[in-house]
Amino acid sequence: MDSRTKGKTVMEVGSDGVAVITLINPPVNSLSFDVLYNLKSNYEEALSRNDVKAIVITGAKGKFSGGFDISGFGEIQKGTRKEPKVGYISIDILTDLLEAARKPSVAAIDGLALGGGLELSMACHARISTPGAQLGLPELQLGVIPGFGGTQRLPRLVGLTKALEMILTSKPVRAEEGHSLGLIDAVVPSAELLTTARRWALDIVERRKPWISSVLKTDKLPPLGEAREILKFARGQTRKQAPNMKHPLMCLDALETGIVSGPRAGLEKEAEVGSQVISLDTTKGLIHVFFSQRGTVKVPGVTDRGLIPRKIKKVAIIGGGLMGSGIATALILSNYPVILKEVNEKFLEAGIGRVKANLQSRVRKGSMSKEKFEKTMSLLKGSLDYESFRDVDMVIEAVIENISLKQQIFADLEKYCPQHCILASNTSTIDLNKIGERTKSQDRIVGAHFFSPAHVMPLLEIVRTNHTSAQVIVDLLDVGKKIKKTPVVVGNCTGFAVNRMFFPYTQAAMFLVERGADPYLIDSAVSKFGMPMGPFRLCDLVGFGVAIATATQFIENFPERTYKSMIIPLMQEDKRAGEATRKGFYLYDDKRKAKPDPELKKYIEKARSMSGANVDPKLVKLSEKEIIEMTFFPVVNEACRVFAEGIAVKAADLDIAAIFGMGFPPYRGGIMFWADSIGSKYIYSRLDEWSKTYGDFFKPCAFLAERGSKGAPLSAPVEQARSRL
Ligand SMILES: CCCCCCCCCCC/C=C/C(=O)SCCNC(=O)CCNC(=O)[C@H](O)C(C)(C)COP(=O)(O)OP(=O)(O)OC[C@H]1O[C@@H](n2cnc3c(N)ncnc32)[C@H](O)[C@@H]1OP(=O)(O)O
Repeated sequence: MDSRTKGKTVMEVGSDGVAVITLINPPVNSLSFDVLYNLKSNYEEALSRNDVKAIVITGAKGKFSGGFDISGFGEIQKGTRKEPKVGYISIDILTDLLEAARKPSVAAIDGLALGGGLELSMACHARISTPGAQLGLPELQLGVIPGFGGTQRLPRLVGLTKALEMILTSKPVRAEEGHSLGLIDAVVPSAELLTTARRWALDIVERRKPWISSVLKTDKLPPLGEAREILKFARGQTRKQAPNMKHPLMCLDALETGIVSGPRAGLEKEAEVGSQVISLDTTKGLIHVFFSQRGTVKVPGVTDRGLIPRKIKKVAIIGGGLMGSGIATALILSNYPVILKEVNEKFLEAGIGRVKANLQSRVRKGSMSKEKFEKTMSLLKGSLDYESFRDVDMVIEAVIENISLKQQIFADLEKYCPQHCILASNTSTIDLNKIGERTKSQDRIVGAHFFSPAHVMPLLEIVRTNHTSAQVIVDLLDVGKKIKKTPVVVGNCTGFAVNRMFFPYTQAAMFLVERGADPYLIDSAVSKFGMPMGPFRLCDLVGFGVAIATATQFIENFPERTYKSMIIPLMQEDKRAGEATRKGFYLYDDKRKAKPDPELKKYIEKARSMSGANVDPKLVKLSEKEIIEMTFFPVVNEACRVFAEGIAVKAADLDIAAIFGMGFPPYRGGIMFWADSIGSKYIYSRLDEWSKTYGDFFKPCAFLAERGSKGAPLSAPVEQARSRL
């Protein structure tokens, strides 16, 4: 392939009169501009040649297409690529050239047909697929819409309700389901794919198979009145579930236009809104997240050294509490044999019981069969000593946050585990150098920080010290991939990346409340901003025991910028420890539904008098925008410190850590991306002003001050950062 072009298509014309056009753009045959323009010229040639009767489109190396080349959106957003005429791809090429052609086309789908890939196949006159192929329109997840005709053709092929489900959830279906839905005409083994597709294409020419233009089909569409009701319901749901995003509603507009005014009007509307959504801020954020998420596994100096991950055949976990049992669940779900160690029979039984309950909940929900449950549970063995650790390849310690206990465990592990065994700790805050102080195995000590519940939450913070070997990081990245986690590799310090960013967020909330802001209004503003819940509801969920233990670490290590509020310790003294005790910042009923508690005032007033804070009339009347700024700009400030210190090597890693570890809304692109969308100058000036009024908690760090004074982007690489990695 020419190195200046991004992908191509090749066409071969067989003696049977079928032209096979192959999409070639590794690794997923995405539809770059080069691929699309090549496809067009191949098509024009095929249509003009007398020796071509029909056309088959397929993808190279077992993948049809992963859709439009997502980096193309970035080029359009940055202005480095001019967008073609509105509707050029979907109307001019796919509809008027391909679908309306005098020669039929058949899509031969192997592996996957996603987004623009599936849309291209739907413009063909039939689709043949291999078993298990993934078929979907995941565009909304990227902030764009199925703009290559998908809003028009999918409802006509599978019906309006199923099309809405597939488009709004972005979830793909397998080929077998696609077949029963009418999206796929035949499912055949891989070896028969091309021959079947060629024959099918010729059968269409000979009228032995129907010549169907999906865009003209009407048999699967409901009557107009019913369609309008279905769309009205979908709009209501969308507004509720994605209140801060416009593109799903714009997508529904395109769907509705097609149903009400016909497919041509629908395609035109789709082209119009498709081109508009590209410049939405939410789209920019989501596309940034797509590439940043895939970028976390690219660690300079580690993953560029040609190291091959070693095979991890068996894992041991120490501690069967909430974290340990969650980690064990995640591992056995991905077929890793696991030994769970506890200190006595009672704790061991409880730990195994937790793993069982995690899996049983899947059986109850129907996502796991009873046989699979038994098979998965059989991978878990309990142990009360270290004898069975002699052949494990990795240990993950997940006991309580007690330094001397962890030091003892690591010293024991060194004695019992084989020399190559990775020694990981699930600590969320403690310095790993301290944990490994009593060993000579520093090069294989690493942090594997999971988030609770570990079998559900997607983030894995991989913490490396100055001594951790690159091989160990590569191994853990591989385990992370196998257990379907998004890993972020960070440096060693108190709180690592996620908890360091988290801490100022809850602290800022306590600070505001002590000065008169309403905690329930803060929670409401933060939820509207897009966080899954506000800081007070979150403290209740995590529990005050954990909140106090974490705060203690931060007060010890970063005293100059820790705000010491007594609200939580005062409530804890009164045996209100959050949701688990049914009382915290909120009161909880039997169904764990939270409602505000008028008694909370009492604790706030007492904490206020202890800290000597006064009610500040300005802070009592904060607008929602001010609440967001005062709670999240301190987070940006800490993220800047983490970045400047080299704890994170890329700003984009902090974006992913914030999204998957804190629940920061993905459509805002992550903490640093969001900060840059506001501007470093403004953030710096606000923090600087608050620090003068309210103290050092808000004081901008040197990195933010430097970039803010110039208005420079916070996410630009740190030259010669004082790397601690
Ligand atoms: C002409 C346009 C201008 C006019 C505007 C018109 C209006 C807009 C109309 C748009 C209509 C069509 C839109 C689309 O098709 S958007 C794309 C839809 N597709 C997807 O969302 C799929 C995304 N990809 C995935 O889900 C997975 O990558 C996949 C399941 C395909 C494979 O997963 P796997 O785990 O095996 O691998 P990775 O995810 O790590 O990916 C491997 C590498 O491939 C890169 N990749 C994947 N998909 C794309 C893509 N569509 N475009 C570009 N690059 C893609 C991914 O980044 C990885 O790269 P690296 O190895 O470098 O990290």
